Amino acid sequence: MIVIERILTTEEVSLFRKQLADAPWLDGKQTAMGMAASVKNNNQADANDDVVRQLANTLLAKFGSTPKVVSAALPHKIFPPCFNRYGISEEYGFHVDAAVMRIPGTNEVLRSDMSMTTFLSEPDEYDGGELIIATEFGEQQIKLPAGYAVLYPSSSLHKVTAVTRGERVAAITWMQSMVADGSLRQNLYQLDQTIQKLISQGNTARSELDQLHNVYHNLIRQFTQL
Ligand SMILES: O=C(O)CCC(=O)C(=O)O
Ligand SMILES: [Fe+2]
Repeated sequence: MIVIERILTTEEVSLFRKQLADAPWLDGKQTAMGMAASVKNNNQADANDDVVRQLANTLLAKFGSTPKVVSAALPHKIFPPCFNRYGISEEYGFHVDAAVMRIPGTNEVLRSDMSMTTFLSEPDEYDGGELIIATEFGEQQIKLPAGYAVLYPSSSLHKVTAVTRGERVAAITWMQSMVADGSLRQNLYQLDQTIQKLISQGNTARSELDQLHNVYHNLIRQFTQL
């Protein structure tokens, strides 16, 4: 589970919220598959609307230009983000995300390795609406500032608790990683983050850094599935 401190600035969040407020919204059940539909009780911005599509594309571009997202997910394919909204007493019960999804408007399929929620409401705008992820260390509760995101394994059971005040708006997407194995992906992430930290600390052991960098890229070469 990885928190991305900032994907969107406060100004960008306001713009997204303004445009989403005027967008057409549909019943979220329409986009849930199988068992997930029976526990899904929220609204989803109409993905066929031009403005919504444009917002999704803007956010998609942000993912690709956020180093922490790239490092943590090593994305090969990214599902165009969907925008969801939970009003009072709306929730999304425990579910797993579908393992394979068709990318809308294409014949391409995507295997969901990582799921990602980008928060578009500030925590003080609503009560409830926590994202709960079941992990081997127990349930993790997540509620982040607007513009922040969390990446979590698509294989984990998760839910969004009922909103009891205000409304919770978020963007959600799924990524197929170049590295299917989650623990390998996690090790690669740790290696990359450590290299980046050494560089940012002004470490001058240039040839050792080059070696580490080389190892990192060779591991990617060895384990990448495209
Ligand atoms: O709104 C969220 O944070 C998560 C939504 C979700 O789990 C889903 O759409 O599959
Ligand atoms: Fe989900």
